[in-house]
Amino acid sequence: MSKKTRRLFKVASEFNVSTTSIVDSLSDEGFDVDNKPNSKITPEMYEALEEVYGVDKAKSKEHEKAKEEYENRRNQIRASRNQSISVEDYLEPLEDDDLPIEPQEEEEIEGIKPKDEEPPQEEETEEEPEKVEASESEEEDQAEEEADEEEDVKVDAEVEEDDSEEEDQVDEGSPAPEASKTKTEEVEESDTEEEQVEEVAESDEDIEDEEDTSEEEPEDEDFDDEEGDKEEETEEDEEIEDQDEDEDTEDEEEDEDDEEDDDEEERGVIRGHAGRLKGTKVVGKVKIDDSKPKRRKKRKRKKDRQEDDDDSNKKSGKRNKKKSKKKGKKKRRKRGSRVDEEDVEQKMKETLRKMQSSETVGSKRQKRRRQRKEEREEEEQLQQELEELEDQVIEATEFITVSDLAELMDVKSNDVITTCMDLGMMVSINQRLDASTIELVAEEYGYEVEFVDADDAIEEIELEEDDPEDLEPRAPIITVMGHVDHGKTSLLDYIRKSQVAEGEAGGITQHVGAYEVTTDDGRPITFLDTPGHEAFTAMRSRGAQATDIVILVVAADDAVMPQTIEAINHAKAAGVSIIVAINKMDKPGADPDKIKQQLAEHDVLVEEYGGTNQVAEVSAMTGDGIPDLLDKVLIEAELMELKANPNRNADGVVLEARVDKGKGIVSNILVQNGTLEVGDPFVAGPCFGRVRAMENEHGERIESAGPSTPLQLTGFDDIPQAGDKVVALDDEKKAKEIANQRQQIKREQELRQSKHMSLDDLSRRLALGEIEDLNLIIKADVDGSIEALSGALQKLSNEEVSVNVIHTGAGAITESDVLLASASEAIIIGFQVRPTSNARKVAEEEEIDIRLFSVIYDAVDEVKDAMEGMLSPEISERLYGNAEVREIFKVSSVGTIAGCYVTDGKINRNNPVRVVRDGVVIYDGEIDALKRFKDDVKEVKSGYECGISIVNYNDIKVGDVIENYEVVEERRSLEDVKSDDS
Ligand SMILES: Nc1nc2c(ncn2[C@@H]2O[C@H](COP(=O)(O)OP(=O)(O)OP(=O)(O)O)[C@@H](O)[C@H]2O)c(=O)[nH]1
Repeated sequence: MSKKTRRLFKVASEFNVSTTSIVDSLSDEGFDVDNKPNSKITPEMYEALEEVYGVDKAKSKEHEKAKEEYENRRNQIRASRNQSISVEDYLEPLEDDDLPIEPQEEEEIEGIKPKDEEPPQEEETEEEPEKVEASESEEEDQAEEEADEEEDVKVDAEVEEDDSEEEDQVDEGSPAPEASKTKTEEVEESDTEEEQVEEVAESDEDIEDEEDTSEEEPEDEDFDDEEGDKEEETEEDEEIEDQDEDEDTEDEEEDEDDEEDDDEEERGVIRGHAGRLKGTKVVGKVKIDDSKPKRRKKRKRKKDRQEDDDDSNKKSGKRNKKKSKKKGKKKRRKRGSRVDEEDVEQKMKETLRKMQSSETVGSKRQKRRRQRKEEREEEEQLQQELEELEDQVIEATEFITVSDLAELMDVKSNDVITTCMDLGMMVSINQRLDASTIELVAEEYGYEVEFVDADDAIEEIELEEDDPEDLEPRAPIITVMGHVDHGKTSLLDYIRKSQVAEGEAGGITQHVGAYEVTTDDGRPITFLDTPGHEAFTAMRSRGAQATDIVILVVAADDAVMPQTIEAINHAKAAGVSIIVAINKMDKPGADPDKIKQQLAEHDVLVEEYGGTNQVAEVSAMTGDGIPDLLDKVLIEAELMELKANPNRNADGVVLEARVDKGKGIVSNILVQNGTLEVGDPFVAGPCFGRVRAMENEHGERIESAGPSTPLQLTGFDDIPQAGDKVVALDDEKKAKEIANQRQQIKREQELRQSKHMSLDDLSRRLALGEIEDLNLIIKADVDGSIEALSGALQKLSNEEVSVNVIHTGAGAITESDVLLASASEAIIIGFQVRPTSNARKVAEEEEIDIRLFSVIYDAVDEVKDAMEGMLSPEISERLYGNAEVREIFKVSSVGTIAGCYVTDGKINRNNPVRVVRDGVVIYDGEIDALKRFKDDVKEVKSGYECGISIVNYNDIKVGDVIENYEVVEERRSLEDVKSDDS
């Protein structure tokens, strides 16, 4: 027995002292034990304790003996079953044996009215050790109990065991038996209506049954009863064993639960241990009042409830986490007939609610009304939340002014200015903000920003839908596309020559970007005369769609080629119909079927293949099949029901623009809808204009131009770009205003937009949703750095943007690195390397962002910040100047002096320097002396010679570059600003 490891609480009960005393005593004896009920007490510790608490143990033994006696007597009484069981009958004499609590428990278990007199204080204090003892006896005297012939002993054993189990959870040293009692009482109260712990109910029933039997049944039924009890006995036997097992297996769980128990100790919560108390005592408990306000709180709207929850969560912090963990464990415990506090609380609330509702008797209707009101409120709340959510998105164009943004968010401009200041930006009311800043500021006000194109925003206002009745058929607009040398130009030429009426003065005399032809039966077709996909895609990239039908030219003696496929894809992307012209049919090797088949592979299905694409076999050389082709174009146009309203303000698209010496800015435009008239004010992209003169392709002046008419227009204030939408307006002032707005945005964009990707521009582009990939080229001094850097950088990939390292290499950043960056929209990251002078030049021309770092973390941080839309880093390096080493002087007392020539910037004595050899940084240090001739100087400008010596570094060689840099404080990052504020 002494070899056994025991639990602290059991040992405490054995020695009849508190766990704290045990722990203290053990500590005095040199044992370190946590004051947790389930802490393990080793045999050595136990021995030490025996020394200290020998006397108490003896006393405890006495208790045990007395308890045994008590149990025997009680069992005897039960066994007799002749008389009704009155606890008082056998309770009285036992009081002398210091065993008051058991009878009290039993009394309450049986539901008998509570004792009037309070048990003497003395007895209260004895209660705990007594019950803990029970658990001890249960464990140690198990065999004895089992051997007991009196069947009812088992019943009692079970009761005792239950007690002891509850005791498991109680700290012996707990100073508040009353409090714990209260808790249990609450438990009981809440459980009156439902299950609570099944076993409790069972044992209650047992006892009640017994009572009933004894009351109702005559004495001669004894035998039957005994039999029944025997059955019970076996059942209960099993139960006892089960529970023992449970307890053992639960030991581990209990270990885990130690933490919870401690937690509860901290909070002063003591789990009920006073047995299954029941009845009237509880109802009047003050606790009920305590929980009333809680209920009311629960009635609050959902949101408030959540807030409350959140609040309480915040308040209880860690503890709550533990608590939630506990839930699961508690449930497991319930199997061992344990009271689950969560359930208890739940039940308690339910009971209270019922009590409350019964208090407001006859108020069912009221209740329903209240319920409905609640529902209504909840619905309204939901609706409101939804509306709020919708309101939270603002539509804005990039580069709107501070005041515009303020207006959009319905706040004062000054507030936006203050917010910007808080974010580390000084702005004025009319300052335009870029996408990332707009997002940042809007976020501060809880808004999400959806960026809309500046043109879109305006055009939406301008172009109203036409009434279908006003629409009239218009000429189809055709673009000819196809692979190189398949005959696009030849086809266009042939059509132009053959179809332009001979009689028309001089035929086509000037290039207007498109021309109108008329078929033999007099129907017009407009051809855009810039063949190839370039013009087409340029237009498309500007959002303009000038083409209705694409004539896809494929040479019959060739095959479907890459550009053919590209043309197909473009046409499809634009949603434009494709008519196939199989050209060069006059050639001997012409194989139209092969072409059709190949086209089918690319989803251009001609009618023979069950598709809808029309096909014409033609020869641009002989003209064969061309009328058929035009016919098919017209059929297609009819199918497309191409219509326009000539009786409205015109809109169209700029095909080309140039500056003409005599006429000024001239632009070829295609009217797509409405009629353009001389004198009309218009907007074309960011340009404003008034139609001064219009000419058709024959060089004739025209006063007006209807839908599908190509023309040359003069009257622009600036050169528009191909693809710009031309919109005529009634109001010149308005036209000017719109153009002005667009110009400002354009200027802003030009100013801020680097030609290629840059880190500074990254967040802006991200905000606009323009990019998904951040391509990086990494150059470093050694391979190790490359690996470390590319690994760290690639890890920065997130849902919005993926970081791709497209090229790495050791050594200086070269021109080819820059060209690669230019071609692939990449940023160059240099770690301890420098660009060659050529690379630097190309990078400047191409506006390639080269970032140089000396610390890997800096590189990672900077890219990360850029991705997260942070402002520039707080501190950064700035190149101050470079000096080339041209001569070396060894001076015995000084060391190596580098005779240098300052190639760019300045060399300042106080700035740090780096020695760069072949584009790789080989040393980072400080200037020891900077001299012009024999004099010490502070600074040497570009174009001058000087002598530089570096602190502790003599390995300078001719050809090295001494890089002078300064550390500057830049704008601070948002994070810094925030953390400073808080
Ligand atoms: N035999 C024959 N030769 C043709 C025919 N169509 C075009 N060619 C010839 O093919 C060559 C290319 O014709 P282009 O019209 O320049 O072809 P393209 O597709 O416009 O070529 P790019 O402008 O370079 O894209 C020229 O030498 C034409 O004479 C045709 O129907 N039959």
